[in-house]
Amino acid sequence: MAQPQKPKSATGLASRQAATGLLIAVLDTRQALDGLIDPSDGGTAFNRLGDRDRRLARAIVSTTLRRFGEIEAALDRMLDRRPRKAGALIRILQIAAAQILFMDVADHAAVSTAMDQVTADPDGRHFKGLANAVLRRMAREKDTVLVGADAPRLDTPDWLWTRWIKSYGEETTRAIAAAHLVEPSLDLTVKEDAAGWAEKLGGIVLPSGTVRLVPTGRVADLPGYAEGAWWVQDAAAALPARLLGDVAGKRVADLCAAPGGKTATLAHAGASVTAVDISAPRLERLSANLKRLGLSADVVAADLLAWQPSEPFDAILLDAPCTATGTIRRHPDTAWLKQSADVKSIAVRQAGMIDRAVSWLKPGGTLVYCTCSLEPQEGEGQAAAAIARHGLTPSPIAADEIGGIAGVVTEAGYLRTLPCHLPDPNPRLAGLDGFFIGRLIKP
Ligand SMILES: C[S@@+](CC[C@H](N)C(=O)[O-])C[C@H]1O[C@@H](n2cnc3c(N)ncnc32)[C@H](O)[C@@H]1O
Repeated sequence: MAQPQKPKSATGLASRQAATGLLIAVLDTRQALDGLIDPSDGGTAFNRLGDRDRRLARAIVSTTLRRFGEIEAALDRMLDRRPRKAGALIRILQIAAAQILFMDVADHAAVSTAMDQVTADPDGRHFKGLANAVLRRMAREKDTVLVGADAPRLDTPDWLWTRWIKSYGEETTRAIAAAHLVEPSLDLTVKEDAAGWAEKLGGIVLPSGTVRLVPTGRVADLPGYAEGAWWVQDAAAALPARLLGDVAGKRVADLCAAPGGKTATLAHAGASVTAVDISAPRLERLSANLKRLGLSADVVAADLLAWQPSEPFDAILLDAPCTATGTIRRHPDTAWLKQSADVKSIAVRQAGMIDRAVSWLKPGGTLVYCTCSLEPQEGEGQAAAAIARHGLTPSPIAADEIGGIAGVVTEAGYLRTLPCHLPDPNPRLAGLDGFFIGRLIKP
């Protein structure tokens, strides 16, 4: 007797549709992935998915962006030329190729959901035969199509590659780009008992005290989340706040504070914190985070370039907006969203923010300036220019202030962390976000 046909997995299709929509929004309308998947926007196809499908859609789109250059190279091998007026065809093929080449997803699920999408696309459907041939060949040749390909180079946009070669040399550029190919760890800043939490969560304790684990499932389901024992923060992002030293009882400003990882560190250390950020939705997340952690701060929604505090501060942490090229491991869309010209324009804003921050410090007060950018113009360059403009004195950072993490203190006494730092035999437990951190004293 003929077996009844299995119904098509509608949920499987929905997650691929959402992933394709997200890819289009990132690459064609230049929107950041984080904003697109923010749960506060309940109306999106992504947010209408169930938990499991949301995780799958997110994994697919992240993998597509992380491996975009290789996916394009593989598609180029299978398409003589790219059809025009084909709707979302190419984006659908990219989403399917990511699953076939790089994910633990059954090839037939990737191919059939892609074909369903192509069929439903009013322009793409004219290319059904082509799509089917390309995807079947991709599945057949998946073990050979990228043999010998230079993955770190292919998956890095030209402008970043060129700038990194100039700033860091070829060997380090390759190491940075190779680190971007690996999904990053989940890093937690714990209030206390790092070893105990590492054991409970199946993680390790880094030299700087951060607990690191390979992420599985929902963060909010992990032990310790509900009771506010820890917060999520890359190990490098956990460093700037502690470089202000003993802040207990001091009046400290956390400028550009949301979603509040550094505010939490300062408040937990006993500072009286004023947390300023321009983004009301991001400040809502900051307030929710502080509430869960049982910590408090004076939260101010304001543009730093217009705001004025009522009295000066003992210490200021300025985590300035930047190109965020140090966080490509966590946000692979950044590599394709930002461009060279962004560095220059954002550097002008950063300098304006530094000027205001310096004017709000008491004499002898400490400014820690940081950015999660790999661009020296947003880091070392800003520190040098601020010293020249304001007569600040650098306060060199010592390796033992950061648990002795190797290779991150520069000759000038700044911190320059890179995605290829902090190696580990398990690549899923290796790496740091790329940060510049400088500590400067007001005369
Ligand atoms: C790198 S993020 C801050 C991350 C945060 N310090 C943390 O540790 O969670 C940069 C922040 O700068 C804020 N921002 C950008 N322009 C600003 C401005 N003109 N005034 C105040 N905040 C601004 C953004 O809303 C964003 O939250």
